[in-house]
Amino acid sequence: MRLHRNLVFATVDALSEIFNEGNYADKVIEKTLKRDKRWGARDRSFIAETTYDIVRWKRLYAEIADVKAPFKREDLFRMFTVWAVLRGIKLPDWPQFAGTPERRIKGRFDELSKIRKFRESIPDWLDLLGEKELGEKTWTKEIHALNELAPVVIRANRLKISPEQLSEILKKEEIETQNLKNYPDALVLKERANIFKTKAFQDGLFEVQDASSQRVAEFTGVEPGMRVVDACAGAGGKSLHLAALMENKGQIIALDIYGNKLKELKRRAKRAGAHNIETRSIENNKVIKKLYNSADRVLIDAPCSGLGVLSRNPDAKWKLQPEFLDNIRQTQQEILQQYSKMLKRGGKMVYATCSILPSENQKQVEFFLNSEDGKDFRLVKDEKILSSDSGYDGFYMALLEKK
Ligand SMILES: C[S@@+](CC[C@H](N)C(=O)[O-])C[C@H]1O[C@@H](n2cnc3c(N)ncnc32)[C@H](O)[C@@H]1O
Repeated sequence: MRLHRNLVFATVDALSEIFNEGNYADKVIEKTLKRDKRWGARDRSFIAETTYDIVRWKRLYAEIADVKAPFKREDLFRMFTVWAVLRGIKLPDWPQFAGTPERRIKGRFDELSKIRKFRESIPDWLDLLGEKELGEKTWTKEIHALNELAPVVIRANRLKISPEQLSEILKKEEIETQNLKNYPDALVLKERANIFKTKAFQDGLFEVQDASSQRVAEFTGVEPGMRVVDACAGAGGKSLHLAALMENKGQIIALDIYGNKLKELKRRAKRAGAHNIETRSIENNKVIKKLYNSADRVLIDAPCSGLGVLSRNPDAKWKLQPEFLDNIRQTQQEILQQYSKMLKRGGKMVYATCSILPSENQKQVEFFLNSEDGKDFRLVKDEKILSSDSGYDGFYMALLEKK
């Protein structure tokens, strides 16, 4: 691989914004890629993948490069140099790379790789927490898996097409996919590509959705004609899947505290041809109260630490704080207590997170079942999906029935 000056500089600029200004990696990359219209697909993927890589390995690379936050421009170049040397990329004779101690970089890498928090590049508190919650063996495996690059998985929109037909259509757009056993609507891309540009995407034939995430809507056991509340619907990844499983029949009420996310949901629903979704912004508790005892199914895709999706969002390792986790656990329990009231007798509720921590998952369900509001519920089944077992995102889902 040959390094191109403008691409490397763009990457370093992006890193500065992410690390020093605290901006979100995905937003910064999106903005950076708009900087030069002449960049082709390869150039763009170099910037995106290299930036994500260095975000993922920030702690390890900073330690090897012997630099500390806030990072000066030369510090970021040193981190970039570590990235390049560890990948065996030949360094050009630019002043930024003069005197690079290649052997020392490799030696430090070998040394630090013996210590998990450096090898997996994670903050101390997170390493301690992961081990405390999952045990040494599972955490070591899991954090390793969560540092792998996530495959691109899409969900065929059965309102418009089957996965087999979709695969054929994408092939014509030079995108090769393959089926995933046990995930009936999923296709995985054989090679990374910008699939948002395809006509198939613009026509609403699929959504990008990880394989584990595709299990959540199915877990609710929805059927056409039901009344379903998607209580933390966000931009609607699961609502759209629910609509497809319900064959557009019945009613989905998509709630969220953020109206702008629901706006995006509406746009996506239109593209997908999902006609049975109504959005309601939770401005006050009346919105929830109005729905008490009315739903056949309630999906709580709860706000969480996002620790199960680190491979897709490595930035979260640095943004997440212990206090946020304490608050989010409290919110999760409040949501369970409050939103469970929207279910009818005999109705079912799914509590799901994209976290791998028992304290956000099974412990929350246990606490709920032992509370006053939970005494009318029974746990039908639950599923803990670890990334190290499944090869996809870490997730948790519990199915509860209102007696
Ligand atoms: C995991 S995300 C949902 C993702 C979405 N279901 C999807 O599949 O695309 C959690 C969502 O919960 C929302 N949220 C946070 N607090 C909430 C609350 N008290 N009530 C309802 N939604 C809430 C967030 O805005 C966020 O969109």
